[in-house]
Amino acid sequence: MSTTDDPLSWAREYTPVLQSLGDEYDDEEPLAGYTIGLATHMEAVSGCLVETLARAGAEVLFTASEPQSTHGDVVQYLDDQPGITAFVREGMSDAEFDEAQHELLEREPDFLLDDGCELIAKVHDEHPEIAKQILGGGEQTTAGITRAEAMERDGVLEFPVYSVNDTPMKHFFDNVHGTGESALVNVSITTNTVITGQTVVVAGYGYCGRGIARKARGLGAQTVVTEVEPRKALQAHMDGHRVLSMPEAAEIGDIFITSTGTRDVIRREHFEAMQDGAQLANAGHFDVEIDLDGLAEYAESVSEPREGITRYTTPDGRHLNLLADGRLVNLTGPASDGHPAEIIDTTHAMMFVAADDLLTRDHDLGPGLYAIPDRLDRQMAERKLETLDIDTDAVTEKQVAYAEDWRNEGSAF
Ligand SMILES: NC(=O)c1ccc[n+]([C@@H]2O[C@H](COP(=O)([O-])OP(=O)(O)OC[C@H]3O[C@@H](n4cnc5c(N)ncnc54)[C@H](O)[C@@H]3O)[C@@H](O)[C@H]2O)c1
Repeated sequence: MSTTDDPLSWAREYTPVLQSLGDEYDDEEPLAGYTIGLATHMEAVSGCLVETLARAGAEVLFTASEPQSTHGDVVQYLDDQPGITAFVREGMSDAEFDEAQHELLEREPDFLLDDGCELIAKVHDEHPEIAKQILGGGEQTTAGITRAEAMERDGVLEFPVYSVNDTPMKHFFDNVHGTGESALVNVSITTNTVITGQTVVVAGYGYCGRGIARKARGLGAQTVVTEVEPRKALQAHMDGHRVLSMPEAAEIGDIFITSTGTRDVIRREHFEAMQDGAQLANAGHFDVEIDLDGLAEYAESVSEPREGITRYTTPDGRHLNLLADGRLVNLTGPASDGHPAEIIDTTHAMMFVAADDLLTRDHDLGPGLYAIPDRLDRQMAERKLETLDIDTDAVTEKQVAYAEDWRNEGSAF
């Protein structure tokens, strides 16, 4: 058996939408002359986005959006390609991660593609003169949109930002199916224990939580959902999950997975109620959803029984097992590769579309957070269906007339 020197080769096969964009754009190179700064989880599929942007003519500067999710072989490979520069390496400390993002920004990119609003927030906060020169940005995750919305409310945004996360082509697939599958797979691999038969508590029933809960049930788990939003709680109930408050869920859960986008969802009073052996994992963007300081203060001792698991022994001798340091379990666990490639293919295709549309079409958009035009999202869906060889029906003329006939003149009744 031989492995390849090209760490993107497998991912390319499973990213047909990105490959089709590269094939279409590499003659004309419409992004030539633009420098794009990108922060994301640096693994092979993200590498395909970097490569596609470069094929379209852009100079690409890339860094990480999470210090622990970087794959060194991918970084090295990309950094060796013309027009691509890495500002990241595997195993960086939090301080080095921060420094690398500043170094990238100091190269004065024209456009920022972001994950968690890392670069966009930093350039406004600490490099305001550079922010004024930037032409636009795109943000791919829920947590980053929350931050960008706060910046817009404060009136500090200096350029237009496309909300990639809010496109159906992103959150219908990436958040639901990508996070759903990869979070559970990584909990299982990290612990080498079963999901089936366990009580899985999912905190947050948004796009990610809904995917996680649904797939956990598919694997045979008893699913419990906690929420703060009454309609989401009702939706979880109607979808067949048991809805409990976290104090109630804490007493019965075997596996806890947070995906709320907020902080301290699981905290001291919950740790106090948990069963011996409980597993705690986070799938939300930042490592704040489980109160890690509270857990460390509460615990009597800490050990590492297995790679990727920190065991906190409580004063009454229970073991609470924290996975992947409370960071994104699907991206920073010991065997983690993030979302399946076919899923990130469409997320990254929408990132590419954000850069291409804002940089090359005449928009005249002022600073602010904007939706990507629906027709571009639809085009990407059509492109994806083509790669899957799936046909859809066409709307007939009669159906168009029927939809427009508000007087019902042509109807049968
Ligand atoms: N792991 C990944 O690869 C991945 C992928 C996509 C998004 N994310 C991240 O996952 C998080 C959730 O994303 P989403 O798209 O599902 O967001 P969402 O806004 O659709 O859902 C979040 C849900 O959490 C609920 N919530 C908020 N506070 C809560 C609390 N204290 N207790 C229980 N529920 C609470 C909200 O009511 C909402 O329904 C974000 O941080 C996002 O950036 C991670």
